[in-house]
This record gives sequence, C-alpha cells and structure tokens, in this order.
Amino acid sequence: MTRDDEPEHSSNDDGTDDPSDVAAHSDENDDSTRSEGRSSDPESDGTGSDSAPDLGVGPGSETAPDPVSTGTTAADTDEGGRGDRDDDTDGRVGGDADRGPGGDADRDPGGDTDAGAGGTSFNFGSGSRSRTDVDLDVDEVLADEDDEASTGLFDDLLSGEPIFENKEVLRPSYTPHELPHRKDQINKMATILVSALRGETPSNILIYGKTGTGKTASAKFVSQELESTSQKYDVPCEVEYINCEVTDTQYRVLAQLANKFIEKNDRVIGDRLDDLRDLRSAATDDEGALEGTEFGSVADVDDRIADLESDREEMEEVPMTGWPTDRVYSTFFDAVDYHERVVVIMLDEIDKLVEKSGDDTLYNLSRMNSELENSRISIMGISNDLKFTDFLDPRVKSSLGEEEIVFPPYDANQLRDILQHRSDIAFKPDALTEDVIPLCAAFAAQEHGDARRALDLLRTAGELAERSQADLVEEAHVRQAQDKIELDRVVEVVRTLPTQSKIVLFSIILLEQNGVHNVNTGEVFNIYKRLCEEIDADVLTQRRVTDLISELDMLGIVNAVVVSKGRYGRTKEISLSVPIDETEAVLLSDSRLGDIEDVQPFVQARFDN
Ligand SMILES: Nc1ncnc2c1ncn2[C@@H]1O[C@H](COP(=O)(O)OP(=O)(O)OP(=O)(O)O)[C@@H](O)[C@H]1O
Repeated sequence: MTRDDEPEHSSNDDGTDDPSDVAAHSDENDDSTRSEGRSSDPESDGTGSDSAPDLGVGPGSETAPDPVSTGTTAADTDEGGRGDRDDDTDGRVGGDADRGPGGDADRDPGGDTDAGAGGTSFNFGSGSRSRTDVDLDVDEVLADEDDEASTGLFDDLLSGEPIFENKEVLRPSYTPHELPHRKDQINKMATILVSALRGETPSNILIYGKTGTGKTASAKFVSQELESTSQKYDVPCEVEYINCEVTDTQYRVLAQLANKFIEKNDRVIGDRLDDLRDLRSAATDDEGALEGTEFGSVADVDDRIADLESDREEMEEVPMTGWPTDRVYSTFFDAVDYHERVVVIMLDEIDKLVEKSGDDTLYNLSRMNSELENSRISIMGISNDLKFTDFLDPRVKSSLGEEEIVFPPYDANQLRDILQHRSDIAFKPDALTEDVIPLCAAFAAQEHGDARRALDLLRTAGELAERSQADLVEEAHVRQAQDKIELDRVVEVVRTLPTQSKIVLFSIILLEQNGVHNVNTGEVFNIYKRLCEEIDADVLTQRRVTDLISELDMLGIVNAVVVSKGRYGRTKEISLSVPIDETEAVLLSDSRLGDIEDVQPFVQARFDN
C-alpha cells in the first residue's frame, strides 16, 4: 500500500545521535517523508530504538558500517542525547540543512552572519569598526548584493549540480520493474493466477507480511504482467485494485468495483457500437457486407445497436452513498457479469476492511462465482496483520485462504540490493558515498526489514544533501534523515493522541522537566488531576490513567517498566522515550492543552500529595 502524506517535523528520538553534533540536526520545514503510522510498530520504536541497527544479519554483513560508530563526524550515540538537544533545532525553518553538516556551528546567536569556513567574515557586533576598517568587505558586500539583485530567489538553489537523476523512483508511488529477493513469492503468485489466462478461476490468495516487505509492489507487478499477457493472447482477464484502508466499508468496496466495471463496460459497448455503425452503413450500400457476420439483414444490425444503446442507458453509476446495499451489490453483480471475463480483485490492507465493517463483503464476494454466468472472480487479499483471519466466519476463512503466501522481512543485505537497484536510476552517477546505502539498509533492517523505510531514508538523505548544496550524499545525511523520519513519526503519533492521553503524557513531561525521572503512576496521576482541573477536563480514575500509560508505552512514547521494591511490592517506573521539547511543543499546539498557562504549580503539587 502506498501513501504520500508527508508530515513536517524533524530530528531524533532514538538516541542514536549526539545533540552536540550538528550533522544530526534536520530541517523542520522539510516535507519529504511519509513514515507515520506505517512505522508505528510498537515493538520496533521507542524503547528499542536506542540500540544500533543490527548489521549481523546474513553473510557479508560485517562490511556494513556500524550506524553507531561509523564515521567521524556524524551522530554518535549519546545516552542522554535527547534530553539536552541543541536549541537550534527548535522552530528553525530551513536552517540547518541549508548549511549542511557543520552548519550550526556558524550561527551567531546575536544574529550576525558568519559565512563560516572559506566565507567572508563580518563582525559589526560592538559597533567599533570604522568605515575604513571594512572598506574592502563592504565593497564585496555591495558586489554581492548586486549579484543577488540580478539573481532570483531560486537561482541559488538551482545553481548546484542536482544529486538526483529521477527522484520519483524513490517515492512510494513508483512501481519498480525489478523486485530483488521476491522471486519466490512472485513465481508462486504467477503459478496460481495463470489459470485466469486459461479462462479458469484462480484460487483465492492471501498474502501476509510485515509492512514494507514488498507485498503490494509484488502483487501489482504480477497484476501488470497478467493483464499485459491477457492482452497479448486476447484472453479477457482484468485485475481491480482496492485499497481497503481508504475504501473500508462494504458499500464503498462494492460501489467502487461496480463503477469500475460500468466504466469498462461502457468502453466495450462504445467500441462495439462504432463497429456496428460502420457495418450498418456498409450494409446499407451493399447487403453483401453482412456476409460472414452474425446478422442476416440491416434490421438485425439495427436491433443489436438498439439493444446496446439500451444497455448503456441502464448502466447507472453507483453514488458513493445513499443506495441500499443490496442494490449496490446487484449493480456490481450485473456489471461484472456483463460479459465473459476472469476478474482478480486485489484487496490491499484487507484487515482494515474486516476491522471496520466485518466480513460481509468477503462473504458476498467469495460466494459470487456460484451465481455468475459469464464471468469469474478471484480474490487476492493483502494484509500485514497475520491474525485478522481469526475474526472471519470459518466459511470465509477457508475460501479466502485457499492459497497463502508469506513475505518475510528483508535483512540488511537484501535491503542493500534493493536500494542499489533503485539508486542506480534515482541518483546521478557517483552521487553517493559508499557507506550511504549500507547505512540506510542497516537502519531499516532494524525496523523489521522495511524496504519502505530504507527508501524513505535514502530519498530524505538525498534531499537533505541537495538542500545543503552538497555534491555528495554522505553518511551524515543518512543520520540526519533517520532523525527526521523518526521525529516525524513521533510528532504524528503524539498529535493524534486522544486528549486524555495527551494530558497524561504532558504530566510525565512536566515531571521530567523538573528533574523527576523514573516517575511512578501515583506521581503522574497527581499532576494529571491538577491539569484536568485547570482545563476543565474529566478526571479519569487512577486505574484508567494506568491503562493510558500502558498505551503510551505500546506506542513507544514512554517506557514503563515494572520494578520490584522488595517488601513494598512492585511499582511501575515511567520515563519518556521521545524528545522532550518537540513532544511538548506538539502537545501545546493542542488548543486545550495550549490553555495551560503556568505549569509550575502543578509540579509543586507533586510534593504536596
Ligand atoms: N524487493 C523489492 N525491490 C524493490 N523495491 C521494493 C521491494 N520490496 C519493497 N519495495 C519497495 O518498498 C516500498 C514498500 O513496498 P510495499 O508497499 O510493496 O510494501 P507492503 O509490504 O505492501 O507494505 P504495507 O503492508 O505497509 O502496505 C515500495 O516503495 C516498494 O516499491
């Protein structure tokens, strides 16, 4: 499944960077990634992310650089890193990246410009420099200003050699023509679907695998091949793709399918009518033109034209709401059965459909073949939730899972191959230093072998390099990209939390900001109560707050560990797993939490209770 929404924040939460290292900073204004949600696997984020990516997977992995220790300039691991990040990261728009690695160091808090290494330096700070002192410099400035006047806003940005040859190739929407390390799965799909080309009904297929393991890309690749081969051999075979994350109710699925078939039928009828009208005019001049056709006379042709026109009239598009479901179903049924064909319906993220609206759609679709007269349908379901079939009616489950194909996660070496293939087309020759691809692969292997993450990293690293007008994409850019993508994810998760969870999280932040670490639930609850009163929110029970803390733990936002206190029993120690300042900023952007004016008294209250 591919999506392209791109949240707009940056930097780290995983502690793999050193806050003092400018290379690890990133650009808040960047809009290049789309990892939220996708990478929110609670197992792989948050607490686990402090460790270095596993490079030991598979043969040859020792050649990959250690994401923690490789390189001399970039972000080395710093246990305390996220707490004391350089303030420059906050609220900066387009700052660091424009300077490239090392750029921050040149910033002067007083606002003076320091062009940095190799640049012209000015220091008017004390006001003590005379005109003559700076004569030469001012002339240069004036010359520069003239240049600037003659160049437009975009000239500078365009002047650098572009790093990318074709950036689109790294975007999720791109369907690659080659899918390394998916040969087995692709062959298995093809072996099942080839019966469609023989006019038979292929078995239904369920495809499983974690996010970013190439399920959608492989299924789409096979579909394209299937459709092109069907055209080559003139066998009516079609594949319809539905993304059930978006189209998540029976009504919408059936309506979307119905409308696709109505559109196709309309095209078929149009072509047929054109042929018949040509035949009719030829036969009007000379009845001999009907020889060898199914028509005995011009009147027969007229009848057929009238039939097709009335079919066309009757084909009514299904509105996206408003019809009873059985009418939508019968419209879909008639549309798909309008002429002979084998149809493969690809339901991506099929678990979302079941989660949202049960298994009625699958039940209806899986029973259709017994009623269809002209056509046959086969279902290909794709899911990253291995357990979703537990919720299915046993009949649906057995029908849907006639064939199952599992997509295992990629290891670091496989991800390297994938990135190499894509980068050959995406970047200019020699635009990457040799450690870039291994490092992207290593980071993504740590994220349960997610190719999407690996590609996002590579693209974002390239964009950061481009923005800093660097000639090459380097390891530091990959680390910056990793921080940025990770922070994007955190920001998105925090932003979409329910208000009560936000208040609980804010309580933990307040405690940490006041030097209270490894807090327990009671301490969080005391601050939480005060905050609720301040903003007029309902106060939940301590038990419920404990549940919300567990949910935050699952999301990787906090780390809650149960520790034994000997004869005093066991208690939960809670600490923040995300960058504190950025998280606070996201929480305060919520209109309700933004109303909290002075938080200090709430923290004091901790000691009163
Ligand atoms: N073997 C591969 N070769 C080249 N690119 C790949 C390969 N596997 C995955 N990709 C790329 O990785 C990205 C994610 O792949 P895809 O969307 O197929 O994953 P998915 O398993 O369907 O994930 P999800 O379950 O999250 O939808 C896509 O950009 C895809 O092109």
